[in-house]
Amino acid sequence: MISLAELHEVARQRLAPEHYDYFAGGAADEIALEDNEQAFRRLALLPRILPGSARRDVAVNLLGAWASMPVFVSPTAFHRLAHSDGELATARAVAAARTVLIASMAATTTIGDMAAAARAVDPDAALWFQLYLQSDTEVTDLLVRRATDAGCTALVVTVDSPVFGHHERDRRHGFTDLPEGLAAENMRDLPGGPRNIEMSPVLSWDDLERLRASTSLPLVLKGVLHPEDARLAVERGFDGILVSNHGGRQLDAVPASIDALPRIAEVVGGRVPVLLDGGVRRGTDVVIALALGATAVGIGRPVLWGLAADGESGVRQVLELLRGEFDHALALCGGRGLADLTKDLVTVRGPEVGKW
Ligand SMILES: Cc1cc2nc3c(=O)[nH]c(=O)nc-3n(C[C@H](O)[C@H](O)[C@H](O)COP(=O)(O)O)c2cc1C
Ligand SMILES: CC(C)CC(=O)C(=O)O
Repeated sequence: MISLAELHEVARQRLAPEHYDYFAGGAADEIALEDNEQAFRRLALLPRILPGSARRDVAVNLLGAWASMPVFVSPTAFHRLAHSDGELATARAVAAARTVLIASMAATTTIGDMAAAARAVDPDAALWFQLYLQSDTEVTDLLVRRATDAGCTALVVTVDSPVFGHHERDRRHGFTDLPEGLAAENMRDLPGGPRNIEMSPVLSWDDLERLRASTSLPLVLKGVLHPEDARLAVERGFDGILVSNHGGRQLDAVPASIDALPRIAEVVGGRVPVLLDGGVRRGTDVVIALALGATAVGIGRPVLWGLAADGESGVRQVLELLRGEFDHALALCGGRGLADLTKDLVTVRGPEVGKW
């Protein structure tokens, strides 16, 4: 495979149409979904020349975890729909690539089993846990305890989902339930029996404060698009922001993640890491996002495509393709390290380029 797009095509052929569409789809007219990728194509890079060094250092510290490159894996649900090895394959591949895996609360494998699979590859594998706050605080607390016991070193609280997004592809297929034998394994053995994942508009900053007080793990807020929310998050002492529109799966009228990034990076002003996901498909996308102020970027669907195409090996290919492309793009930009990626390198494509 020579590009992520090729792995996507193989995955499309392998997957049952209803499962492919669950993974690929977005909300409503899928405007945000498409814009996530298109927005990168509207931007251009103005490379610097004569770097004077053949060494390029691309490792980055993410809340105490060393990642070998500024690309991590964003949380996506139900990996066993993509491949029978599911999240175990993903965990091994991400550990082998020495980067951070954000495990989805809606995984079809428990967080404990994912952690064991990752640690068997690399005892220092970095695993974070994504959480939808549940209105029953006992449930949330138990999930946090399981993630902590599994050795997760940060919690990523998804805050862009007060209600479920409307996915018309799923409705068309009548795809509402996981096939027999697959389940959201983290939701078993909870008070009141197995639970569905709840999304709740009742949640407020107070609930986040409560979580803050109940754990010593760093907390990242995922799904921030409004600069004012980023400011509030930093002022209230949260440890990181993940700029995301949920891969275009929640509110369809939102901007592309990369277009929302600059204002948020400005408000945050380097006080906490600003992460981004949505539409990252090429090494040049990673360069653009870092230049516009991201500390690192996440990939969602490409991991699912790698998994569906070739299990653990497919996920490794995705990560190694992006690593290679990023390093190459950094070299072509005259960069020696991540600090060289500054916002003067980015401009808009087209006649406006001269006006910046
Ligand atoms: C099939 C699928 C399932 C997802 N499940 C979750 C989830 O369980 N929790 C969450 O916070 N985000 C979830 N997301 C959103 C991703 O974390 C991420 O924001 C998005 O996929 C990034 O965009 P990309 O797919 O263009 O890389 C999911 C996305 C997809 C495509
Ligand atoms: C189980 C779902 C809530 C996972 C999700 O966030 C998504 O499909 O976008």
